[in-house]
Amino acid sequence: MSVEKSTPDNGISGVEIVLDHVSKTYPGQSEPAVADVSLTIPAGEFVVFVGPSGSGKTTTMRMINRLIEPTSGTITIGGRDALSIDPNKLRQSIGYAIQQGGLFPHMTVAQNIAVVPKLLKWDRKRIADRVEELLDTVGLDSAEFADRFPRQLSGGQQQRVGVARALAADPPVLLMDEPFGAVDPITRGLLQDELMQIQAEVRKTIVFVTHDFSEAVKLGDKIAVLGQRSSVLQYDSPEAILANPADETVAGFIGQGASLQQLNLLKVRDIDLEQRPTAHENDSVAEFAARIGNDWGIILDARDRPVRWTDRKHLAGVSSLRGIGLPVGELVSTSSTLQDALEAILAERNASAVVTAARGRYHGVVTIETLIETIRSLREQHEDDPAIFEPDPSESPT
Ligand SMILES: Nc1ncnc2c1ncn2[C@@H]1O[C@H](COP(=O)(O)OP(=O)(O)OP(=O)(O)O)[C@@H](O)[C@H]1O
Repeated sequence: MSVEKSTPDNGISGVEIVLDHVSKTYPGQSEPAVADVSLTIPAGEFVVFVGPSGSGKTTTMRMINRLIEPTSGTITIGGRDALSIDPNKLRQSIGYAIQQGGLFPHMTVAQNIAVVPKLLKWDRKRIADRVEELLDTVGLDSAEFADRFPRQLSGGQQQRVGVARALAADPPVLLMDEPFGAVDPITRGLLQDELMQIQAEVRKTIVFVTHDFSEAVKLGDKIAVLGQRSSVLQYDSPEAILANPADETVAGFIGQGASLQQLNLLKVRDIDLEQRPTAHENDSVAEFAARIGNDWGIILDARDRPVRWTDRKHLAGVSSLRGIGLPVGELVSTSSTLQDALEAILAERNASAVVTAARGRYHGVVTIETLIETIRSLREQHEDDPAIFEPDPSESPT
């Protein structure tokens, strides 16, 4: 591989990217689209470029894999000058995912994922194993999806395949340009959760472009708020930007909903989960009813994934747990935000959302009571802290 990985013993497989006084003027244009950007993206971090349309986010990102050549300045990736690396080799070591997956329509899912491994001349067995592994990683059943064509997939499934393809050759760097921009909000939330779970395992260096600030808050270790010509208005953790926007422009961009964003900052894994009795579909009805008592229980499938909610009334007079109770609605994962959890809870009859861990396995339950308690303590924590979640009062007109 042309871009060296850092030593894997710290769990990080990504490499540092440094943009140093990078500018781009498109041919025939008098003004630069990107002017003098300097930014260091640390190895293994998830950095989100956020900014208004036309601010040059895509141009900046595409200079990293040289889909666009900078007019001036240098970009180093893993300590090597990107301009000194053959562009094709460079792109093989940088995964790239775009809106709607960017899949080749005439290739099957498996062939799409295999593009870079094939270029790297992996043998057939290794490619087949990798395709199967990646489909599992992004939550698609290989037997069902490997031989489908992109047009036979939903938008969300296409995005999943797009992520799998970007990860295929295990590159140290992933570039993602509004990869979830074209899917509905619920699917987008799930795809974001999955990407965060994947990143927790692979620790790539990810550069992710969006114009949705709450997506940036949810995903980013760091956010670069970009203004015109990609000027870096603020580059910091989501917490720091929400607490102290650098100027009026950033504050305006965070928007009216800033105080609600605090729910986007806490993850389900940060709060104590409750447990509910669980059983598999083949287990004894009587025994499960006894364990449930007056509460709710959760029925799991053979792979421990939650399928249905049930209470004692549902179990009266039935001989099997199969198909009993109500389907569990929207699931949340440990890396979901409390905002996602709240939305899922509001959609559930019993004011709770089921939390899953890796591979969709049951992990616990988050209830509305837990959430209300958490919000209350967050408020108390920040009561005496006027800078938090508000623009700097010294700059406000009153
Ligand atoms: N190939 C091109 N030739 C000329 N100008 C271009 C070209 N590509 C982009 N631009 C211009 O460069 C500027 C930055 O575009 P870019 O796509 O990088 O912005 P962006 O922040 O990603 O926008 P969006 O969020 O709308 O995708 C825009 O003014 C755009 O019109």
